[in-house]
Amino acid sequence: MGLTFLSSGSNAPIKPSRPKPLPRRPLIALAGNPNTGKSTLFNALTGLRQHTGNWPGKTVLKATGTYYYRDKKFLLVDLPGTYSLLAKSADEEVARDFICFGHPDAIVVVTDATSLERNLNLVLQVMEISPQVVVCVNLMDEARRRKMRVDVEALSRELGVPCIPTAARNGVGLEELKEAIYNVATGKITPSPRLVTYAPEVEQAAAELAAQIRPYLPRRVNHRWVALRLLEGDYSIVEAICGHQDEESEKAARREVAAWAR
Ligand SMILES: Nc1nc2c(ncn2[C@@H]2O[C@H](COP(=O)(O)OP(=O)(O)OP(=O)(O)O)[C@@H](O)[C@H]2O)c(=O)[nH]1
Ligand SMILES: [Mg+2]
Repeated sequence: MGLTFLSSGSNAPIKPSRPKPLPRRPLIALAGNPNTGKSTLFNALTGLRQHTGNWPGKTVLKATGTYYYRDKKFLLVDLPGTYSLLAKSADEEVARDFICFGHPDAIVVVTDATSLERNLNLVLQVMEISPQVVVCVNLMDEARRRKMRVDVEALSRELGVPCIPTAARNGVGLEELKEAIYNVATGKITPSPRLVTYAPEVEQAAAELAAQIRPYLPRRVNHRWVALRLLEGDYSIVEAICGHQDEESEKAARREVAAWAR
């Protein structure tokens, strides 16, 4: 299926907006392809104070930790490294469920600057679920070493979400990344992700299905994204929704992360 980009918002993709009150402990998810430096970034942000634990009902381990920025304590969840969120493996399912039902205040997608094209697949998938995205373009030192130039500002404009260059192993770019996370989590800036558009008949079917399933979905779950998964024949999403029918699962996730991070 041929894919084209469609701007979902105005000409100015990332808009300044009135800050909303931050939750007591903002919840931040770290997603990304395997080997992009997520754990390195996680350790750099949290100062190695990481914990691992079983997510409720899951067997896959996730790292959780905290960091302070502007006198605020942020909860950080390191999701399993995945190439997609299509729930074809346990890791993908864990990452998908957290992004879809955990309602993090910001999702940082950690990418490898030396193979952006492959990494952007996951970025586009995450942006289909939530606009609260910051792209961390990591391994910039390696890209530079290979004489590759990444125009991060252009990438930001094209994607409609903040993109921050980092070299996590050397601690480069972390302050800028924390500021971008803060801005997205507080609503100080509102990302306006460019969404993939599908063939007109798929778009129409997705719109019709989304309208039909809307009354049965939890309030904050993205209807279009669920409709697209159903059209694709991914019925694992139905099971996932049944397990997350109320906001209790989000509260439980926050409670659990907070307990680990104490
Ligand atoms: N040159 C360079 N290497 C980095 C950087 N960040 C991480 N690495 C290295 O990249 C490798 C993978 O880093 P990890 O932090 O384990 O990557 P990950 O995303 O957690 O990998 P998975 O857990 O497999 O998903 C390690 O050898 C890191 O030292 C960076 O900014 N620059
Ligand atoms: Mg790791």
